[in-house]
Amino acid sequence: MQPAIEVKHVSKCFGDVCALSGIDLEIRAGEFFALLGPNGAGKTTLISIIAGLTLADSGTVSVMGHNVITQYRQARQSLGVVPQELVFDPFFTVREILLIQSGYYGIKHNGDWVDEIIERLDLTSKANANMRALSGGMKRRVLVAQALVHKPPVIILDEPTAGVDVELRQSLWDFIRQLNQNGHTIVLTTHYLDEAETLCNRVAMLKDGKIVALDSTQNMIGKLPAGKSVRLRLLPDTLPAALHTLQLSHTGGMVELRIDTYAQVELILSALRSAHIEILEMHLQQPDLEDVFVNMMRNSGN
Ligand SMILES: Nc1ncnc2c1ncn2[C@@H]1O[C@H](COP(=O)(O)OP(=O)(O)OP(=O)(O)O)[C@@H](O)[C@H]1O
Repeated sequence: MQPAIEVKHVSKCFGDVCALSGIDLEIRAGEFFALLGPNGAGKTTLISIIAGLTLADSGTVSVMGHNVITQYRQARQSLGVVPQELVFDPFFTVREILLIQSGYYGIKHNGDWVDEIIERLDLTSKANANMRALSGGMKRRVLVAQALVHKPPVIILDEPTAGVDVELRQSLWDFIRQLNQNGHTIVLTTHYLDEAETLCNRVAMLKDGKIVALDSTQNMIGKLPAGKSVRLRLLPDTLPAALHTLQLSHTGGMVELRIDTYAQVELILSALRSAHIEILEMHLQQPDLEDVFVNMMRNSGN
């Protein structure tokens, strides 16, 4: 199947700063894909090149098979980008902005779809409000709406939930998830790694303009050397001999035991019961995408 986005050997430098160095990336149609990396890793530069707004020094990019330079119009029709920066013309209302945006894509009579997006993004009460009267979170919803006016098959969201309250974040993700289920390819950059872990089926991690990890979310977490563990505060603060081989650490009154399967927790509880040791506190620890991220950023030298 034709990839939604194909990035081949893309490099981009700004003077001495190389924002991207030889990026190769294929995002499949229908994926919910996360592009992660610390500040300055090159995520926004890559998005800007995919959107045809920044020229790469070398390499090629296509969206739904359309080269973003030589077939700019088709590529642009296939893509909706929710940018990180909140930039608007303050003199228009929400609805006007969305109709004007439709006009940029040559779409007339887009009122029904615009009203549907407005409703789905909980903007109905603000549809006729001036952009300058909107809060930051509301403006971000309008940015999402703007990216959707032409029903693009591929949607890129650059930190869409920065500065957004919990309720909107949930409703925004419900909407985006539904778009993905309806066949839209979604690419997301975020610093909220729990969001990426919950939503995305594949992840690329960028560091200093290079891809340092690319895999399914589950594989990435599964490959981590540190596995599951259970942390316990015990009374008395001592461990039965049978559990010594599992001990990873014992500091500040907390003992940490390595477990390979959750069934082992039952054995640990039973050993503690037999030794008349009371459990005051218990936490199950399992690696997550944040552990992968920290591990990759620490260990992938350039
Ligand atoms: N127009 C520009 N002129 C000069 N340097 C730039 C320009 N755009 C980006 N850079 C530099 O390129 C590097 C990558 O920046 P980019 O904005 O792509 O990172 P990012 O991963 O999106 O970061 P963040 O998470 O902070 O948004 C940084 O060192 C940045 O300073």
